[in-house]
Amino acid sequence: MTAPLLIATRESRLALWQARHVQALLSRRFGLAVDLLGMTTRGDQILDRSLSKVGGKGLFVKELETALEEGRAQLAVHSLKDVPMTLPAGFVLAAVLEREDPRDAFVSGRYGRLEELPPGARVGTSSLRRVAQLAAQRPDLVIEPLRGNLDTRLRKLDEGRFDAIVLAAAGLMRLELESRIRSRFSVQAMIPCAGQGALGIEVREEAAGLRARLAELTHRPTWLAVQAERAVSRALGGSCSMPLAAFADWTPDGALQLDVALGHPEDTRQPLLRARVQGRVADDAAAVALGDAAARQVSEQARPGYLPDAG
Ligand SMILES: NCc1[nH]cc(CCC(=O)O)c1CC(=O)O
Repeated sequence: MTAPLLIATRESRLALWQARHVQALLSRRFGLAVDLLGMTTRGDQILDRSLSKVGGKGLFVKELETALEEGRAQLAVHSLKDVPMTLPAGFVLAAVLEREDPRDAFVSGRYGRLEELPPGARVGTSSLRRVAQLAAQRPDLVIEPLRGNLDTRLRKLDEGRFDAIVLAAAGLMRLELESRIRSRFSVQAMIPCAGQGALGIEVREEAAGLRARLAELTHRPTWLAVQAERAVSRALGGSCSMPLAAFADWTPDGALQLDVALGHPEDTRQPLLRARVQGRVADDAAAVALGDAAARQVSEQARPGYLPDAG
């Protein structure tokens, strides 16, 4: 009898849903016995400060990697957008599942969409990327930070602290909270962040057998799209302290189109810098080249202050 595989997972409802989703997939596809190893990460414990100020999204991933390193678990399942652009040595992204809805959702009690909000309305959101794009469309809004897991964020809305909040549609759908979505932003009006809506499975590089199996779960069109998106973040020195949006999708004739927007990290009155590139992409190298091309277009427009290094 072989010991069951273990998935290291955070214990938020969303993380557990995602881990169970992969657990069921591995059992269905390969007949594998898989258990979950629940863990609390430093990122989960920090609720009072903006994540970008205390070390970024990597906080959610690091403890899971330690569990893999110590052999307490073999897989880690992540919302791909929370996975740092470069994994530490010894770890690989072994699979990316087919992307679900990549859009951002508008959630509100009274209002159906952004355009319906009265002047000066209070909007809660957790990411600089959303702040930059909301402010570009509606400079009158009072946009305030909103953190915590999805249930916490909805509660803060329900308590009346905001007129509306903006969050990822995929997370709400996974937790059967889709009924809370009043409308979805188009991916042009609110460009998603790299990897939004996709799940990634991380393993140790040396786990060759497991990697081969997981590779079969990869959805190739999603994989290539997120490689392009992640290349943009990597090229621009991306971290979650940057208001950076990058979204790639396939056109009807089979090209990959990549849209990027970069806001000023401190001053939302500064213009959003945009790039759109398109190309035929058949492998990782071409996806990364597309991402690099978009990043170059953006950095050429960037006056001092937009990017980490002077530029
Ligand atoms: N940053 C937290 C996070 N990580 C993944 C999701 C949602 C699911 C996804 O985008 O894949 C969310 C919630 C949100 O941003 O509103």
